[in-house]
Amino acid sequence: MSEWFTVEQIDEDTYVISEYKHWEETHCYLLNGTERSLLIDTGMGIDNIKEIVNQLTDKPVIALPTHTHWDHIGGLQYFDEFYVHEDEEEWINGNFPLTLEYIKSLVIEEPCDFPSDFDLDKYEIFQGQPSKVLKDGDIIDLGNRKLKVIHTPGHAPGHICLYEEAREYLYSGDLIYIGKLTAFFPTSDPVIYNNSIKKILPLPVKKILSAHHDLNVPLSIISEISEAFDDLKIKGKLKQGSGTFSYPNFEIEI
Ligand SMILES: Nc1ccn([C@@H]2O[C@H](COP(=O)(O)O)[C@@H](O)[C@H]2O)c(=O)n1
Repeated sequence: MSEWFTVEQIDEDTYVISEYKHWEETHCYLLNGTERSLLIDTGMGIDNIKEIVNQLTDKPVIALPTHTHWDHIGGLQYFDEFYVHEDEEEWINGNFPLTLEYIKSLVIEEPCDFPSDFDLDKYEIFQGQPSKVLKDGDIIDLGNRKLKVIHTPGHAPGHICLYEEAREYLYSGDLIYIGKLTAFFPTSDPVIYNNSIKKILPLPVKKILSAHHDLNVPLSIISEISEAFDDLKIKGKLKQGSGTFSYPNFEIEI
């Protein structure tokens, strides 16, 4: 097995495939159903995630990035079938707003023990035509497992969370994780981010499966982030350029 990825089993048919060697510390989730499997996020494309996925499922795999930033779409190149939210169809299909050179500089921003065959000169930003374009409320049916698409923009315009009601699992992407939450990109919006948190707040959640950093995400973080955004709103800070604000489990950069 590749030394680039780390695999951990969450339950009998759910796995997390992580890239801990890189500063982004991404997590991708493989959900195995009776009919098909779903890979939520696909990592940076530095090594071949499909080789790992093939060891964990024999079902057809749908790849689904929570949003189309480079560190979530790198592995799409290895899958025939992938979905994106309608608000980022353009980004995945030829119009991503960052240059390849800038993204390459992010790939090597911090020292990293890359795989021996990794060649930055050959690194590309994935571009392609999704097999399906998703909208809020869509259901992805894996046979015995169903995932609801929740459109949660703010970090990125087409950001989605996936909610598995039967298990009360929230696949939270970059909306919720331990670390620095980012709403400062020109394509981010802190007010909309706050609205997305409010959309998640009423859901019964037993497990938060986030896209970055520490996997042990406390359930209380959802209400903590909500309260932090409300406080920033009261203080008139929900506008870009306001700065970085620190809380016990996370920061918010606006
Ligand atoms: N307008 C943007 C959008 C994204 N980036 C870079 O992409 C990465 C985003 O990573 P997430 O895991 O937070 O989705 C990150 O490396 C950003 O620097 C950007 O620079 N500008």
